Amino acid sequence: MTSSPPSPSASRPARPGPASSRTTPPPGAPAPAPSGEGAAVMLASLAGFDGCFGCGSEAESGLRIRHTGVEDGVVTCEFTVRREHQGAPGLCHGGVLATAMDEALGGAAWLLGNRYVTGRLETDYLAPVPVGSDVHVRAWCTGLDGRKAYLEGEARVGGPDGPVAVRAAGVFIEVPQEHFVPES
Ligand SMILES: CCCCCCCCCCCCCCCC(=O)SCCNC(=O)CCNC(=O)[C@H](O)C(C)(C)COP(=O)(O)OP(=O)(O)OC[C@H]1O[C@@H](n2cnc3c(N)ncnc32)[C@H](O)[C@@H]1OP(=O)(O)O
Repeated sequence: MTSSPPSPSASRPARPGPASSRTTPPPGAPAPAPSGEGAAVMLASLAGFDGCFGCGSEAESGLRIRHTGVEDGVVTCEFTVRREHQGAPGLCHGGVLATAMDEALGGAAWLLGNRYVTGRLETDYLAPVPVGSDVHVRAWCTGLDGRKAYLEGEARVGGPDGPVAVRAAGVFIEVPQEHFVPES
């Protein structure tokens, strides 16, 4: 794990994010980059668990989000909006999109190499997302302060360079393995 933030690049926009004062890290907080190393450690710890509502292959009613990689400190994932994800007719439900942002920000936190749960999640909805759309989500860490990891992300429609439909910012809290309940 590095202790300096990943440098801005085409895949990590250098724009003001969606964060409020409650999802902005304190000044000087380091922003380590989620890494392939962190991914390996965390994927090993999750081996055999496929029940996640966001990304689990065994979660029948879940979003089936596909994690697609980690590059330049940014984690990426995608999913396809199905009919059962509708809110208003023909359009993806905002809660479904919030779930996708939670999954992406959570993934970016876990790939720092520790276990995290969502403490706070803020979402800005910028454009409607039609049923049938492929939604591409990216997330990155903006700061680490003790057990708190600050994350931001965005969802684009139709491709990684499509229009931004959702922006999110959140605070995730590090927890021990004992926080979780064995599957029943
Ligand atoms: C190739 C790619 C592979 C990818 C590979 C993917 C890997 C895999 C991905 C998994 C992705 C999962 C993504 C879904 C993630 C969920 O959906 S998690 C489920 C939803 N969240 C929850 O259930 C959390 C419920 N809340 C709790 O359990 C407890 O309140 C918490 C959050 C553990 C905190 O309780 P606590 O441990 O007693 O801690 P506490 O002392 O109260 O607070 C610790 C610090 O956090 C702060 N804090 C606590 N709550 C909050 C809050 N709500 N807001 C802000 N700060 C807070 C406190 O102020 C305190 O700060 P400091 O005083 O240290 O400065």
